[in-house]
Amino acid sequence: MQDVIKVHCFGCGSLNERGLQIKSHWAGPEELVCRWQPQPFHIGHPGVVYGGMIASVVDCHAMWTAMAAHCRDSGIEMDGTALPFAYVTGKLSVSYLKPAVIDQPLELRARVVDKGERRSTVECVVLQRGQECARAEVIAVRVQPLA
Ligand SMILES: CCCCC/C=C\C/C=C\C/C=C\C/C=C\CCCC(=O)SCCNC(=O)CCNC(=O)[C@H](O)C(C)(C)COP(=O)(O)OP(=O)(O)OC[C@H]1O[C@@H](n2cnc3c(N)ncnc32)[C@H](O)[C@@H]1OP(=O)(O)O
Repeated sequence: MQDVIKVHCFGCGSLNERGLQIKSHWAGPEELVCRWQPQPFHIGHPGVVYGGMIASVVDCHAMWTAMAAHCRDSGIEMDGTALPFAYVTGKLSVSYLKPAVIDQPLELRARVVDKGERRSTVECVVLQRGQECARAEVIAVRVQPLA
């Protein structure tokens, strides 16, 4: 989706050449997946992914999950034309369950589990080699399109 809707965000913006450039895709009727390979310098401790990086990737993937689900629910095409809204992070809560190693990709699986008028609650699990290394609850709030 981030190749179609281009933003400047450090985590997901295809317009940010120094950013993480994460990509999110539908993987089933409710779930979006993101696969991301940490770089050797994304460490907290040698060999272990810095938790803040995991939080950053989760943050963006959760926003795109909220955005994609809202587009689906509202019949809005994500075809590259400007969206009539944006989602921003209201709250991000991450539980780190196991260390993630630096030389293996992370797989994030997220879905909207509750939706208010403007708020979407997104749950996201972070897997590495099929094992859950983190899980998160993220609150995304729909706002006016950002300039
Ligand atoms: C305005 C932010 C500017 C920064 C934007 C930066 C990047 C975004 C760029 C492009 C977007 C494109 C793609 C998206 C992908 C990634 C985006 C990256 C994510 C970010 O990096 S983004 C930066 C960090 N983020 C902020 O910079 C937010 C600062 N903050 C505020 O701008 C306000 O605080 C706001 C708008 C959050 C709420 O303000 P408000 O007045 O509109 O809200 P209001 O009270 O009306 O609540 C409405 C409903 O949200 C619930 N709600 C509100 N706040 C909550 C909270 N904190 N916790 C739990 N629930 C909350 C209520 O309970 C109610 O829920 P319900 O709908 O169920 O009634």
